[in-house]
Amino acid sequence: MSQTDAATAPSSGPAPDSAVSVRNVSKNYGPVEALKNLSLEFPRGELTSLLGPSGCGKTTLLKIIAGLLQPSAGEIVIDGNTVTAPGPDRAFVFQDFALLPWASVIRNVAFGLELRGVARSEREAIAEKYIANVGLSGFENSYPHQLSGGMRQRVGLARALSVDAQVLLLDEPFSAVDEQNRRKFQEDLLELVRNENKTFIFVTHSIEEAVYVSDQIAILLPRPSRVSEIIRPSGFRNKGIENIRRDPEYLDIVDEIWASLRSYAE
Ligand SMILES: Nc1ncnc2c1ncn2[C@@H]1O[C@H](COP(=O)(O)OP(=O)(O)OP(=O)(O)O)[C@@H](O)[C@H]1O
Repeated sequence: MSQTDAATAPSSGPAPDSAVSVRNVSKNYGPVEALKNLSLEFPRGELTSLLGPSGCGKTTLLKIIAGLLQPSAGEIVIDGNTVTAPGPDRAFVFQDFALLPWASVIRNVAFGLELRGVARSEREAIAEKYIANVGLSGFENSYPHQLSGGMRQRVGLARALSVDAQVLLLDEPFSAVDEQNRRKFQEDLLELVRNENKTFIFVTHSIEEAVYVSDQIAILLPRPSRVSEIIRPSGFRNKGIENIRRDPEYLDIVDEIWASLRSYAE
């Protein structure tokens, strides 16, 4: 399997191209040890997926990076600063999109900017741009209940993009949409990673999805979780998105990850 030691946390200081460093992080919920001494580097401008058995602590790690949860031990370092709380450098796309049901699409997308005190005309111009980028032009004045699950998901993504955070945290953002939309989003996500130069941290249950969208995949062990391996799919990245799913390297990596994870399947 194509592993690289460079992607695991060094004992002193982050790798030069690392946007987020997870250093020796443990998290206990009372007697439950969710994460144990977990270290991981997230390269800047790349998409890293967290993949592992159900309940291994993927969402816990994402929330600790977001500053929504405190680690029991260890630290998260972003650009030299230890994370202590949520901050404007990170935006979270929740599993259920967390949209405001009473607000229009444009207000939902602009909401993060509204909270930051950005003037209405400016925030609506920014929101318009990202609404267009995620393919929702024409739906600015619709309300969440008027949209399909896939469209609501795009609103959540546009909101996260519009605050211009350097780190985007996505917790299974495609889990609530049908297979066709899911594939379209995966293609769109690859485009966004290429065009936005942000660091994406992506939780998924799908091996195929992780291999399709990721520059780096961190396989987590069952609870108490640590990183068992780092995989960097690379050979098929520039062969065109329509060719990835039948590329031999893609298929081999999917098989190899399944071989690693199958013993944990329920
Ligand atoms: N607030 C909490 N209190 C107690 N235990 C919790 C809490 N949140 C999570 N846990 C436990 O911590 C472990 C890790 O949970 P987490 O949701 O981070 O895993 P996950 O890998 O994201 O799970 P899944 O793949 O099923 O979404 C699980 O055993 C879970 O039951």
